[in-house]
Amino acid sequence: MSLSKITTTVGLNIGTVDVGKARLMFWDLGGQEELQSLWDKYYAECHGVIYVIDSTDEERLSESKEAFEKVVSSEALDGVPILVLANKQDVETCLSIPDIKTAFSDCTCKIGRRDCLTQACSALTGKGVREGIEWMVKCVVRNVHRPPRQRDIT
Ligand SMILES: Nc1nc2c(ncn2[C@@H]2O[C@H](COP(=O)(O)OP(=O)(O)OP(=O)(O)O)[C@@H](O)[C@H]2O)c(=O)[nH]1
Ligand SMILES: [Mg+2]
Repeated sequence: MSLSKITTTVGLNIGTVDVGKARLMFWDLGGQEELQSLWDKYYAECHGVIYVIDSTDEERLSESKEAFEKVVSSEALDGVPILVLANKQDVETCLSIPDIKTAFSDCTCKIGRRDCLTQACSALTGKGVREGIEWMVKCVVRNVHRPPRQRDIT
């Protein structure tokens, strides 16, 4: 799909992807500030969270950290693995993983016992995306706190 055809997410985009033996159903939620209050409607039903950061947007990094803090503080997500994708790493001037981890350091203690990985990626080139998703599949499949539906594992 051409990048220019992707518009900001307002409703909910749903996509299904098979990774090995697992069938993943993605619920793509909008990140705009006024849409963030809708995220928690999906927490009880999800088996993993993928939180995407725009690594080129230093201005919104603190807003992103505040939003992430709410995500990791939510009881409805207790024990649910979280993949943090530091996207747009193809842009030369982007924030690095250490930069992002420093900005998000307040949240570390709220991550608790759940699995959490910060992965550098580029949706444009695809670099890092597969590694992140494969990590998520492993975490979801072995998660005793919220086991996946067996019909999604073949
Ligand atoms: N250079 C670069 N641009 C990207 C990358 N990923 C997305 N973009 C661009 O960033 C802009 C926003 O992308 P979206 O996919 O709409 O971002 P989003 O996080 O879904 O935004 P919301 O739906 O509003 O939450 C678009 O112009 C994309 O082309 C990337 O990895 N590298
Ligand atoms: Mg979107």
